[in-house]
Amino acid sequence: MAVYTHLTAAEIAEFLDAYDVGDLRSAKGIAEGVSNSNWLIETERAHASQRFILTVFEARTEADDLPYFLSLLDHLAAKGLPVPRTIHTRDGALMREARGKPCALIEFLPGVSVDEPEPAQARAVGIALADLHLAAEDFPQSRASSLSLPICVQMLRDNAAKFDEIDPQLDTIIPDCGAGVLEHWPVDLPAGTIHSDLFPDNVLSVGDRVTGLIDFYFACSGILAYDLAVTHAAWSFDLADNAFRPDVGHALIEGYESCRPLSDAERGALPLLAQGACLRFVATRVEDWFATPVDGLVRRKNPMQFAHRLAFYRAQGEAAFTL
Ligand SMILES: Nc1ncnc2c1ncn2[C@@H]1O[C@H](COP(=O)(O)OP(=O)(O)O)[C@@H](O)[C@H]1O
Ligand SMILES: N[C@@H](CCOP(=O)(O)O)C(=O)O
Repeated sequence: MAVYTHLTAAEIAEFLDAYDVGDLRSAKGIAEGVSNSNWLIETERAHASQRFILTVFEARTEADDLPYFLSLLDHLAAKGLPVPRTIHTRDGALMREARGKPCALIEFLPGVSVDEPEPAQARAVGIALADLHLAAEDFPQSRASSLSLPICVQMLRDNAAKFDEIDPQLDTIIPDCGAGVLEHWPVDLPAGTIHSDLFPDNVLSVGDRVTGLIDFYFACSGILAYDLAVTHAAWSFDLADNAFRPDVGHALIEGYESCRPLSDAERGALPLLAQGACLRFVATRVEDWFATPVDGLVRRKNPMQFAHRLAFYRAQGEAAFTL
């Protein structure tokens, strides 16, 4: 998340007029994340203050997909998962426009995102991910991923000529832009509704307790073990030096399996699924590297962080998933 669309206080107040949330008291842009523009909103009603998140959906979030995302949030919230409910307007609408872009007002959840997760926190996230998969089993809608592996391989091919502008090692790590992973991609593993971006900055915690799962704007229909591989690749490496944390990775998987045991086929596919997950994040970070506007309140994310993680999974294979 970031702030690309700089709404004025008057525009935010006008936007909130359609909601029964009181009067605007403050609005602060949130720098974390890179996909959408987000604001921390505080309102006042009957001398009581409330906080919300106002999201302005930017280019990477398909406007036509918003009913899917927001309905999924409502489905999971109704099942008791710690996800933000969508605030509906007085007329019952899930979204409104501001500055010509689709926007939503969502529930503010307590908790902080951890930068250096410990095993106990990773285990709790594994449990939360399994709960999400199980709670979404009866979610009636489906959505194809807009960042499937074939799409990401093509994104990398489209930018391959500029890899050296990022890091000379990038071409060495992915000389085929991921074609080899795509060639062996599994097709018959259990599938369902997945988050597909459950990074530490998309999980809110109070101590070891997960208090918020957010940023469902890459959610789609997909391989359940792929979602676990995404989360493993995002959580199991130190922020400072990208060093692998086997204790954290093991706790994540153990937490997940305590609620939803993996089949032998799913467990055996994790090394390849993790490479595919890393390719997806290298692809979008490479594209963002060359596309991030200079006036956005945003911190570009380094593609090499996941290029090196991809090389790790390729070298380690199943050893990356055994303690
Ligand atoms: N519902 C929420 N409750 C509390 N904080 C939130 C909520 N949604 C987003 N945030 C804050 O905004 C940050 C980025 O939000 P995120 O949805 O990840 O943005 P993006 O879509 O750009 O990735 C989070 O790390 C968190 O600090
Ligand atoms: N989490 C991914 C994709 C960007 O996600 P966002 O939540 O920051 O929009 C990454 O880190 O590349």
